[in-house]
Amino acid sequence: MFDSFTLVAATADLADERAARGVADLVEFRMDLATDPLGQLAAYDGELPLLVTNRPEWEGGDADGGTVDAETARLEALEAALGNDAVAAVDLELAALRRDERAVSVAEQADSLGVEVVVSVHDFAGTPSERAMASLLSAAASAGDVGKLAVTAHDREDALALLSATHAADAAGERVATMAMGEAGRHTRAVAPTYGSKIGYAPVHAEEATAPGQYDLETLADLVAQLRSQ
Ligand SMILES: O=C1C[C@@](O)(C(=O)O)C[C@@H](O)[C@@H]1O
Repeated sequence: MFDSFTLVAATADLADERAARGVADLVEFRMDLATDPLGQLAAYDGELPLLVTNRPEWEGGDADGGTVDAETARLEALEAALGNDAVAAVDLELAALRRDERAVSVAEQADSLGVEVVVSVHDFAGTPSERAMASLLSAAASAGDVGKLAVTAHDREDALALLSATHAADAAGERVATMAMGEAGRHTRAVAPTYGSKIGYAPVHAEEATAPGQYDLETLADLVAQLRSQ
């Protein structure tokens, strides 16, 4: 997984798997946005493998990670999810891995279970310099199986810088996934795979986007396929 482009249907409702089947390669289960996430996981009998994400508020998600206890509970929920056979990948924030031994332990457990680790970085305010993105991508890629960087583009220069950083990381042999959030970055979701990005995220239904600027699943599948076959 993630050696070639992987199309991910992002959702807080595992019932969406049926609609994603045949289009997506993987379902991202946003546990932080879900009702009864561990219950949904236990009842899951879909065909697509799962990527589990429990994004904290401090990185743009909904899970409480504001106190030591809350952050422990957030990581414990991810750890519990790893025991489910359908779980093929787990998302951990680079910032959590850098400062929290418990996050490192979740990554180690994932590794021992053959579960891939996506290490992610988000910038909801803007797009860092290309140099800063290069260093974030390489830190994230070396901390797990794929390094993911989602930035916010305000103009074309931001989008171009992200694509350029993606190309450079891919050319250096790093496994990365990139996307620019927001209207100015929207096209990067379709184009970044051509420059080496290994994951694209899309909601099954456009109105249930998990990040600004996402295309719906069918549209992203179509755009990526068209561009990559050129
Ligand atoms: O981190 C990411 C990327 C993302 O934020 C996006 O911009 O598509 C969507 C999230 O669901 C996922 O966890």
